[in-house]
Amino acid sequence: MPFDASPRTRLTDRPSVLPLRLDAVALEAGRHTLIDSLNLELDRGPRTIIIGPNGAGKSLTLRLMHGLIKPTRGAVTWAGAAPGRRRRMRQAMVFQQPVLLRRSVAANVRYVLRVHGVARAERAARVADALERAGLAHLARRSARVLSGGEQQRLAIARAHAIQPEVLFLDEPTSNLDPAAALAVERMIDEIHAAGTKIVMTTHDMGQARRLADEIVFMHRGRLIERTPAAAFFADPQTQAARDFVAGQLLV
Ligand SMILES: Nc1ncnc2c1ncn2[C@@H]1O[C@H](COP(=O)(O)OP(=O)(O)OP(=O)(O)O)[C@@H](O)[C@H]1O
Repeated sequence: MPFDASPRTRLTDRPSVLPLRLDAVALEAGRHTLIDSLNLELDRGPRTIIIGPNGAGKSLTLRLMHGLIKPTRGAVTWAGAAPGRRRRMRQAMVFQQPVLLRRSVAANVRYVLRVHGVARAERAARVADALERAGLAHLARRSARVLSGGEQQRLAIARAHAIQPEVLFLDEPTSNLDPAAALAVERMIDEIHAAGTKIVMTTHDMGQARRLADEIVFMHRGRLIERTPAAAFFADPQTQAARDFVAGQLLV
């Protein structure tokens, strides 16, 4: 049920972050180049899935996009502007290990709504809606810390969705989950995308990448090797590294 929020609490009134651009972005640590000359522009629409072998730089790329870390060279811009607090409020990020407050399930969602300026009178309905979507309504009063891994991740995603982000980053959100729990998370991601949120996600699960991706960004050794519509990527990758990766032969 869409909320008919008052102008004061319209979460979507903040400045846009799209298109999100990385221009010649590099990240160095000592003599090591972790991310190398990355150019990428993301706009609303397609679900972008970033794949590549361990250590390719997928997580770092998400963190650079979200403004959690700064590049040592190049620039990250959100709708033409440097990353800043107000624009960051239009984004949410979900990690492999859900980061939850030591409070009840409902209080976890209520907290982010408060931080995002949603009026107290609206919060209860929004919390109920978020938990309903996540299939967690019956656990609303339980401590978030005692939930199963799948329930915790659904809560983390429901909490992210509750703030109606323009962009949702997900860093291997199902890697600790069994197949049924992973599918429940995928359904939520689909719903969030259908509601208009841009999805940018990393995964190691090729089945999941095939199910969810509209486009694939393939990374290897800190570089963007190719960016291709998903169907074309899996049918006929453009580069040898991507072909080897899809065939399961490229491990590092
Ligand atoms: N703070 C840091 N200092 C030095 N090296 C780092 C730091 N953070 C990450 N790295 C290195 O940067 C490389 C890329 O890391 P990143 O976590 O982005 O890889 P990834 O593609 O997400 O890998 P995985 O699939 O294993 O999660 C790795 O070799 C990692 O060891």
